Amino acid sequence: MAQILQGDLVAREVLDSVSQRVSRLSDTNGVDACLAVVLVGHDPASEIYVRRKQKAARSVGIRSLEYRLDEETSQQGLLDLVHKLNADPAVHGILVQLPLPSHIAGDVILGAIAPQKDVDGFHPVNVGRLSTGAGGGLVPCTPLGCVMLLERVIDDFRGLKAVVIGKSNIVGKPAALLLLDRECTVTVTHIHTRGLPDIARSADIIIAAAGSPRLVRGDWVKPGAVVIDVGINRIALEDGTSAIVGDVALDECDHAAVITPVPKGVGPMTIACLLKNTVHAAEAMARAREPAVQ
Ligand SMILES: Nc1nc2c(c(=O)[nH]1)N[C@@H](CN(C=O)c1ccc(C(=O)N[C@@H](CCC(=O)O)C(=O)O)cc1)CN2
Repeated sequence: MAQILQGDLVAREVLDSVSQRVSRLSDTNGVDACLAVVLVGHDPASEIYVRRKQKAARSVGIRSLEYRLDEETSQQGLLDLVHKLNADPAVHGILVQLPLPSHIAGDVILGAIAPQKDVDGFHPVNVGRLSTGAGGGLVPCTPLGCVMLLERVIDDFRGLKAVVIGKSNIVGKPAALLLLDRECTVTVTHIHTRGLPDIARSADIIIAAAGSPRLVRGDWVKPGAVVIDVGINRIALEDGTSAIVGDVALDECDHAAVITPVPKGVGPMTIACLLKNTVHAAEAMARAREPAVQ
C-alpha cells in the first residue's frame, strides 16, 4: 500500500513555524509582516484561492491587504498599483493572482514587482537566482511545496531519476531546477514528448503538473516511486455534480512508495509556502534596515 503524504498536515506545520517567525519579527523588530494580494477580474477559482490565502495569512498574524481591480483595468492601471506597493515600506510581499485577463501582459506585470517583495518567485531576478543556484532568491510556492513534501520522505536525492511532467514557468521548470539543485537526474516532459509512459516508468520521483485529469496511470509508475500530484482538475460526474481530481490515477498506484492526494496534497503547501516567503521577505527587509555594526 502506498503511503499517502497529506500536504495539508505538513502545511499546518509550516504555518506554525511561520506564525512563530511573524511574532518574533514583531516583538524584536517592531515589524508587522504584510502581504498585498491583487486580484484582477472575477475568475471564480482565483476568488477562492485569494480568499484562502488571506485567511491563512490572518491565521499566522500576517497583515493582508486586498486590491480588487475590474476585469477591464488597463495594464498601466495595474502597473501603477504595483509601483505604489513596491514603494510602500509597510508592504513586504506582493502577489498578483494568475491568470490575468488576456489584455494584460503577465510578464510585464510580474517583472515590475520589486524582486525582494516577489513572494511568488516569478520575477526574472528570482528565476535567475534559482537557475544559477545562486540562492538568496524567493522560490515559486508550488514547486517549493513539492520539494518540501519530497524532503519528508527522501533523505538523499543524489542520483535519483526525477521526471517532471509539464514545463510551465510556475511549476514544471522551477520544480526541475530545485531537483537539479539536489543532484537528481531530471527529465522535463511536455505535450510533445514521445513515449511519456516509458519515461515516467523510469522515474524514482514523478512530479505531475500537466493539468490533465488522471493522465498518469498506474502502469506509468515504477514500484517504489514517489509521486507528487500537482494537478487540480474539476471534472463533471455522471450525477451532475463535479469533483476535483489530480493528474495521477491515485487508485491505480498502490505500488508507489509514497503519493500525494488531491485535494489536500500540494495545494495547501502552495499557500503555506507563500506565507513562508512573505515572512522571509519581511525578515530580510527588517535586516536591511538595521544600522550596520561598526
Ligand atoms: N500568483 C499566483 N497565481 C496562481 C498560483 C500561484 O502560486 N501564484 N497558483 C495557482 C492557484 N493557486 C494559488 O494561487 C492554488 C491552487 C490550489 C490550491 C489548493 O489548495 N487546492 C485545493 C483543491 C482545490 C479546491 O478545493 O478548490 C487542494 O489541493 O487541496 C491552492 C492555491 C494558479 N494561480
